[in-house]
Amino acid sequence: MFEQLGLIGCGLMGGSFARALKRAGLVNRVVGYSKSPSTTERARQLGVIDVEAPSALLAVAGADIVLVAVPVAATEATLKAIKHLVTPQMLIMDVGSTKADVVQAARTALRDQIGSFVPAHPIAGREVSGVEHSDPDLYTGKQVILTPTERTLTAHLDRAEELWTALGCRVSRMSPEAHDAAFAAVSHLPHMLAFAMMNGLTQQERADELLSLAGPGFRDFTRIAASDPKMWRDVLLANRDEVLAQSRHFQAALHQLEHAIQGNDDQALEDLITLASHTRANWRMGAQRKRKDDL
Ligand SMILES: NC(=O)c1ccc[n+]([C@@H]2O[C@H](COP(=O)([O-])OP(=O)(O)OC[C@H]3O[C@@H](n4cnc5c(N)ncnc54)[C@H](O)[C@@H]3O)[C@@H](O)[C@H]2O)c1
Ligand SMILES: O=C(O)C(=O)C[C@]1(C(=O)O)C=C[C@H](O)C=C1
Repeated sequence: MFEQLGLIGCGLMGGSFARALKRAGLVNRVVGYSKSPSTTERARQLGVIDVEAPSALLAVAGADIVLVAVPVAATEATLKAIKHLVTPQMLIMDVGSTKADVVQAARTALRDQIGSFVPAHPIAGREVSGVEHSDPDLYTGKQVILTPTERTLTAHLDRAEELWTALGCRVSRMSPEAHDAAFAAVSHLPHMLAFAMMNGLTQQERADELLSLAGPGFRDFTRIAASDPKMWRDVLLANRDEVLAQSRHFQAALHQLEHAIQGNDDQALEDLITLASHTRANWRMGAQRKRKDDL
């Protein structure tokens, strides 16, 4: 399907994409670039990329598909760096966790070339980063959200959808703004809460003892607190308004629980827990939304 992938950012997400594409026989050659030469070298040693490029621009030379898999705040500089070799035939995608800022970065950096750019967000990932953790199965069975710009060419959008579908993903389309509002609720806030949970504990005198006693519930609740600090700094700042709005919803829900506990209101407390328990027990990751006619 593609001759050459230019991979910029040979980490968890980029490395997993390259491995998935190769395994599916969808690309012949992968040319990679990461900011740190030792990372690019490691990616080649691991067979994730075939050729090391000395710059983002040279990673793109001769590519018919490009994946930008860098922290979201580095998107604009990366796209500016490759602009001169972007051709109308080239499909360019990203995997950033926020979309309004990425789309704005693409408008600024790519200008007339923006038709080639299909903003993408795979709803897949892990709390560990780096090419060593890349996994060709990372995307299998997951959702991918495409947030095309007003000038994204339909042919590229369709090719992007075909490609992710061929990797076993379920693809849907949203506006960048609707995407950021939704993922503030179901991804960005949960990470923020996991960080706060860990810090609330760590900042207590008996933190070591408490941590030594913690079991599976604590492990499951806090897994994502181990995620990459720079990546999440960028995400929370890029989507600050929506994240702060979701934080206020959370605080209101926390206050409801505190209020019921403080007032020893067993019925109110049970009702609040029942609501959460019922919703969570019936939730399935990636399940199709019920249409109004199905209700
Ligand atoms: N980790 C997740 O769970 C997850 C899930 C979905 C989307 N994302 C998004 O994927 C992107 C990459 O995240 P990751 O988890 O693969 O991180 P990672 O740290 O594993 O990989 C990022 C790579 O980009 C390189 N890099 C950083 N700045 C660069 C620059 N200016 N130019 C070239 N290379 C640069 C780093 O050296 C590293 O190799 C982020 O935008 C993130 O928001 C992450
Ligand atoms: O599984 C994890 O560790 C993740 O955090 C994955 C996760 C998520 O919040 O669901 C993280 C960031 C995203 O952009 C997409 C997926």
